[in-house]
Amino acid sequence: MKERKIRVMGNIDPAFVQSAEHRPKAKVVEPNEIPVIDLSEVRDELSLISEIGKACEEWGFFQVINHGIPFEIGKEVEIEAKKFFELGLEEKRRVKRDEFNAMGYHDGEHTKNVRDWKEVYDYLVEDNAQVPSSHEPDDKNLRILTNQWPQHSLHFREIMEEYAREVEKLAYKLLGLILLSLGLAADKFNGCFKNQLSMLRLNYYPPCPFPDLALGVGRHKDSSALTVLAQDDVGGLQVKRKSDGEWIPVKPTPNAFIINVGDIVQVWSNDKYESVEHRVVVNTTKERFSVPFFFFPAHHVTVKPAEELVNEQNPAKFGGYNYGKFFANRNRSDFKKRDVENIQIQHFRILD
Ligand SMILES: O=C(O)CCC(=O)C(=O)O
Ligand SMILES: [Fe+2]
Repeated sequence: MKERKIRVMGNIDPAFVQSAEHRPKAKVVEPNEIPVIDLSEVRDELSLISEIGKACEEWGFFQVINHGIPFEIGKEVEIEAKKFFELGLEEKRRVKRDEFNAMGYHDGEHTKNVRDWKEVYDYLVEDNAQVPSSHEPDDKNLRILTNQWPQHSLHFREIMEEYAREVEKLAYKLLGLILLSLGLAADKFNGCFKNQLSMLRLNYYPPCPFPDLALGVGRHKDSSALTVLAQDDVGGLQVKRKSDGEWIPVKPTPNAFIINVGDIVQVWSNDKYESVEHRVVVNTTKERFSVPFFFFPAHHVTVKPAEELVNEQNPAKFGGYNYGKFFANRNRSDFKKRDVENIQIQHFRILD
């Protein structure tokens, strides 16, 4: 009743409203089908690699358990994230992101030009990373991205940096296993992550009076090599099932991480593993927290299919692209609605 009244009053900011085809449906109660993979040290490596390969091919998403990251660290990150988002807007805006420094707090992000129902705080794994000054192909200038730490608590920075180191280790391990499953050397692309642009994002989704009109994050694919996501027990993440395009919820699993193939692994694998669309639905009563780690290479890296996977029968499906320019191009749409679609790896696809 209350919700209806608000809607009649029409006070949802139209910037949040998804077009009818992208609004979440009320139903969706599906069993949890996303594979859960046990990373225990004692496992037989060949069976682990084949399980990971299968999950990447069929879903582009899987969860991992027994991953070696202590539960307490994740819990502390959640507590500190909560404290941060509870601060007053004025305090949070002291570490505000803008078009020049993409690190820090932001409450107006757009995905596919519709505003997301969320607040975020972003920080780099390696502080002071170089990125191109602009997306313009001929502009060779670089600039530096710098972390902005809030001043309300010293522990915030300590725990976020500790967590970043732990998740980075897990990301290297998972990338190695994914590459082995493609028949490539586990460390083939490790050099791409020297001076990496990897970042962590604290996502806060407040309760939303219009969960049928808005999304926490609109449908998108991650531009990372892979993403390692921690979520709390509320739920809301949905994955587009490859077999039929249905939106499938990822059920929160205690002390698990959700892993998804990003655009870069799609290109490296020459389309064998696809970067799958996902989105976040919100609800009227519960706030939700999640923390993705986006495993991004250095700005100078050219992303192109692995030469071992390309031959006459299976020609390269993508031309190479410069990761830094891609990053700069994507950041342009974070702050305002643009008239054109964001840059996608599809723009580098070689058409046959
Ligand atoms: O909050 C989530 O579960 C996922 C967020 C996400 O997909 C993203 O930030 O790229
Ligand atoms: Fe995502």
